[in-house]
Amino acid sequence: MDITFTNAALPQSPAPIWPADAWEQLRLQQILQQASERANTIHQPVLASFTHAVCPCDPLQYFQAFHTLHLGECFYWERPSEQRALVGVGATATIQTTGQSCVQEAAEIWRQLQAQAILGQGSAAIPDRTSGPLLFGGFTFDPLTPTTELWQAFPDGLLLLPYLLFHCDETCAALTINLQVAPDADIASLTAEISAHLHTLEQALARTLPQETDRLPAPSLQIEDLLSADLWMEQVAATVKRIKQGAFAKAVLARAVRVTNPRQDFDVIQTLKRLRESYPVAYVFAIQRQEQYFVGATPERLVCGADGQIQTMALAGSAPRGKTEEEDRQLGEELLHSQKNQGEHHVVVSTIQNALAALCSRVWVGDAPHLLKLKNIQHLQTPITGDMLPGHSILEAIEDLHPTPAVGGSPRQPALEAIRELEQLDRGWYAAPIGWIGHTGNGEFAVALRSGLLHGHQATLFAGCGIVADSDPESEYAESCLKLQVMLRGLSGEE
Ligand SMILES: C=C(O[C@H]1C=CC=C(C(=O)O)[C@@H]1O)C(=O)O
Repeated sequence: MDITFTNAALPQSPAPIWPADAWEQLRLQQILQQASERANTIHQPVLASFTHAVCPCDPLQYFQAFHTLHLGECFYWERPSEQRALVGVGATATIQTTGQSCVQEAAEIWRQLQAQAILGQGSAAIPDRTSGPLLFGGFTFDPLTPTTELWQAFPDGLLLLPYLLFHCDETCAALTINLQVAPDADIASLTAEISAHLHTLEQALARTLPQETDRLPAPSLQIEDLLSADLWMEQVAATVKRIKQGAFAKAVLARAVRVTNPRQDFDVIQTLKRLRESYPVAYVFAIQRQEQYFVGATPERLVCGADGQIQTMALAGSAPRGKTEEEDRQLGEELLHSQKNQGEHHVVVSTIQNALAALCSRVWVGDAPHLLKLKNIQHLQTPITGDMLPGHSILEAIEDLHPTPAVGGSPRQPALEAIRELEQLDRGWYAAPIGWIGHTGNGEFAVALRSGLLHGHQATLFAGCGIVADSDPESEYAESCLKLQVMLRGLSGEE
């Protein structure tokens, strides 16, 4: 199948990557020069960031090309339905934090990093929301759960300022170059180095054309439960019992499967391609750490902040898709009227509403949940927006919102304690915030659901279900299997 991303009217040819315009090249040198002068004054490196327009192009081509540059690890983020994407390589700065205040600490380091930065841009149109220095990364689900071998490479908090960032929206595309310029830096050799990297990138992009489509028959994957189905269902029953005893109202229990491809290593690019074709309304992402990739296609937005407005959602309550239109409509109606699912959903709405009250002057909540229909599953969804109070950023919103009861529980603390005790799982970055924040404070984070950690020919995939007083262990197990299908199909290509 062909790639669906990009406006068909836009050219698909490789872009001139080094600023084509001589004025823009001069402007870049000027930015580096200014950064060097400031570095001399304050006796420490200064961040220089320059954004210039490039030809729109499939972001996956950039992801593929970035891998060949040997400039460091890569990441990928795309919202196919909005034709927005971010693809980065290398780390000009790495913000790594640990423990319960990992989000707060990251926000403070980001503030310091930007304080002295010199920013510039070319004259042609660039995607305005994502221009300038921008961090991409994520956080762990629960800093109080000990990290196992599996998630060693993923710290509690990790935000990366890439060396090169390709970003695009529905109208244009750009490349941002981020550099730390040292005192007395040699600007001529810095410029020559950037030019050489961009020249190599241009050649690599040309080689990625045309996009190859994987036509191999789907491999039959070996799938093994980390905790047996029976044991997991026993944990669900134990959670229901505690809920009935009044310990908490809801807790989300997750499970994991280990998947092996007996034939070859998993192909991250093909996986992303399949995920974005099957889940165009999802956030499709991948972040590399050494040989591992955390990959997913999540339908859940945690928070989007743009110009003082904050947007989030409650997403909880699930049903399968029907095999016929009629069956699908009926399953949707049942979901909309199911007391169990409405209860599970309502807890999420009210918790988010309360969390936003401290950050926003006004909060709006959709009147009633509507159906979000995905390829093989449908959910109850309620949009929530607010006017953020001055001086707040989306990183603070993340701190307050995560984990919502769509992935944690309610009340939060007793539910998290039960999860730690019963689940017997290191969730790592699964069900945790992943996304980006720009230098103006705008940004977007999703909840990393429908995801897995890929390492060579092995992958560990995760899925969870909201447990309430009337949850049935077998139905919850079946629901978790539907959720796992997203990554299983993404990995195998099987329909
Ligand atoms: C925890 C997951 O889904 C959440 C989001 C939507 C619906 C959910 C549910 O109905 O249980 C979960 O709260 C997951 O996909 O692993």
